[in-house]
Amino acid sequence: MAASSVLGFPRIGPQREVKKALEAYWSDKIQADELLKVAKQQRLHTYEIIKSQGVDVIPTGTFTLYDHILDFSNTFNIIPSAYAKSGLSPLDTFFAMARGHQKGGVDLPANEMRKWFNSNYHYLVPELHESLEFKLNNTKPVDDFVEAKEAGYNARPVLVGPITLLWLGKASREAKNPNLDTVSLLEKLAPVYVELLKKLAAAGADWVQIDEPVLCMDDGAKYASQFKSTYELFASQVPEIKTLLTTYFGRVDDNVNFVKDLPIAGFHVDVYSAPNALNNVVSAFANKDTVLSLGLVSGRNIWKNDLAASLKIAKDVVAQLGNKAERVQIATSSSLLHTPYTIKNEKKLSAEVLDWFSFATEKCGEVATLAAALRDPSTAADRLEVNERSIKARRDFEKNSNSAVRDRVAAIKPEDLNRKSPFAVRREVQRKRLNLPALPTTTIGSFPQTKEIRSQRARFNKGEIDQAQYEKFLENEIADVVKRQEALGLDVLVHGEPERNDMVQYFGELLDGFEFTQNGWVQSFGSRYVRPPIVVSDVSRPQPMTVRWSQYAQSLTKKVMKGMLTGPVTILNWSFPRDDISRDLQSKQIALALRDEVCDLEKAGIVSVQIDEPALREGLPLRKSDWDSYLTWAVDSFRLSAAGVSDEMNTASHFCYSSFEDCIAAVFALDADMISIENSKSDEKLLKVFTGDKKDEGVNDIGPGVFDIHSPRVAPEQEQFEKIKRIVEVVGFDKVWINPDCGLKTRTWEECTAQLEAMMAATQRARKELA
Ligand code: MET
Ligand SMILES: [Zn+2]
Repeated sequence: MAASSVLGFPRIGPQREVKKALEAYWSDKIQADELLKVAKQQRLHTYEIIKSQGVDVIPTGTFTLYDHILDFSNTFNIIPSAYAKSGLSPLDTFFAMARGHQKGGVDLPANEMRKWFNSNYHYLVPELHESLEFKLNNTKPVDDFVEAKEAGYNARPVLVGPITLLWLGKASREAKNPNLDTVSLLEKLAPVYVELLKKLAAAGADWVQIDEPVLCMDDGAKYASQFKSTYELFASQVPEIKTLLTTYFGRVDDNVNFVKDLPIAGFHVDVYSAPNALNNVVSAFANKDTVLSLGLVSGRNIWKNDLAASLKIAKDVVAQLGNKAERVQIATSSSLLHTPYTIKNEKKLSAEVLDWFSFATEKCGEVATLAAALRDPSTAADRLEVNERSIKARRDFEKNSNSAVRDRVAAIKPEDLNRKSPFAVRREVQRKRLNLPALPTTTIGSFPQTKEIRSQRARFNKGEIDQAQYEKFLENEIADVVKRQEALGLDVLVHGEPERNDMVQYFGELLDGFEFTQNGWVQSFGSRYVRPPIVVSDVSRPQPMTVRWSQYAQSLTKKVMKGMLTGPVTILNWSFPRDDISRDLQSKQIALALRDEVCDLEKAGIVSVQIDEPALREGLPLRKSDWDSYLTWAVDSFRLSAAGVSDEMNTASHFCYSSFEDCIAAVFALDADMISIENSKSDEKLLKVFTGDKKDEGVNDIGPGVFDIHSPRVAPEQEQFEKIKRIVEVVGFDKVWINPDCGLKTRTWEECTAQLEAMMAATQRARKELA
């Protein structure tokens, strides 16, 4: 009997209950017990939803108050000693690692965040060192399982696998070897997993889902022997529990050759991401009795599953396994954490459009339907028929393409991707025109999105104030932001982005070809959720989008006002893309729309523009062999958007959250006049790129971030000065700009003013001492 399962579910609540509770707790409006009560309600609600959709296997332990990787770090005692010794409660220690803590005499920065594989989710990087004592610091995975059991759900607990957990980590400051191979700590960690598995077994778990997505990376191959020893240890020490080993976001390829011999009871593959890789896995397991869990329903996109097509794949697999349907499970491709909660909360989309989509709740229904159809086709016939009609309606809609847009993309010439002169020439003209001091200071675009801004936007959206009133309000905000920046003494100013709810959604709303949800929130990190727009048809720009605001802001100051756009790759990567045409084509369509905007900004007298591409790196496929084709279209798209202007226009781009060491060549290849990159928490990893043989290679001007914007903590002048000093040593005085890691929208004015004052003071000193 084929069972259905879900690998994980959104943990934000259908109406963002968890965000509200977290933020209330952090601002001392509610106590810990109230926060934990909300968390419990949401966990139980999730199980109820999954079950009511007819899913057989329910996951526990995927709920988190911030990040599931941090949960496991916390459970296994991967806690840097400064946090462990802080005297804070366990809950506040957890939050201190997540977001820093600067209260009651405790001053701790947040741990580093990185992108979760090729998604827009951020995890907190485990901080590891040689003498770390792994032990069970808590039993959260067991507690969650028991809680579900007591509520009547016999669940399958989910653990992040030990190899992936260590692989995601980095050598902490406490490490003797800064290049510590973190997976080398496995021998010490694996026994603690055994202890945890024993507790889960004792609590009644018969299966456990262990996520090892590292198996979809090229690196996975390095760990064949570690996989063998670890999973043999689990099987021998805790034989009463069956392991479903899960992979997602890519293909296991040759790693299947050792995975197939592991003592596991089940193996999950992401069929949605890598449909062509499935056969290889099925053949490898054909003569075993391992259960194959087929990730047919996307955990990453929102399009309705083509159930007939999925069913065909599942049936083929069953046939290849000698008709043993019990050896197949139908599952989501990954956790559903990357999709919104339910389409039921969407009241504004037309019935036609809504019928194209499935969100997390509906996806549960899809896996259940597929499993039912596999067991007994007659029980699912109606549901399959309804699905077939929806799929057909969408395909019919897709046929209406915008031929003008398609023709323009087809007519792109190689020279459209190039600025008129090389950087050295541009730099001369720009430095004269922009008239900047050494170590020019700037910010990344956004300033605090205050309560007032959010409330005025909400009032405008509800029709309580009209367009003119709202625009007047925004103008006042911009004027205020300009004044504050002048007071701080910044060199290149920004307008502060008060008109933007979100850097992608804002542009999506102004472009043709996108649809929007009211409640389609997806967790980005912690309590920060985004509502990705959905690309549904060809993209074009009906009229200028930002010119009005940039022009107004420039009119208020003699300093340079930087225009602010989100780049094509980021708009696409932070949207739900269409699944009927390539991402390359979608990205070029967006790039052309942005190119027109950049040209319009220049015509309006703007002399500097920043085109943000923070999502460039996260779009990288998991396998290096696929990188080239992605980077080619991604870099070309950016260049297409930026290259329509004269040499005099200073173009900047911005990157954050990610390690860029391995694809810095692509960042340079964008040929932006200046790039700002998050740097303050990455332990000089970025700077290492510029030492040695790469020192003078490729980079135009660069602004490595000097303070962390995710934390309310004020990095003191001395600390920022040290950062600048290191940057200057490595990159050279002339190339460096000074800026924060990213935009300041999540900070309060008080916080970011203090942070920027320290940055300016550090810069003044650096100009004198480092020239
Ligand atoms: C995630 S990158 C953000 C860049 C944007 N311009 C901002 O300052 O908010
Ligand atoms: Zn950023």
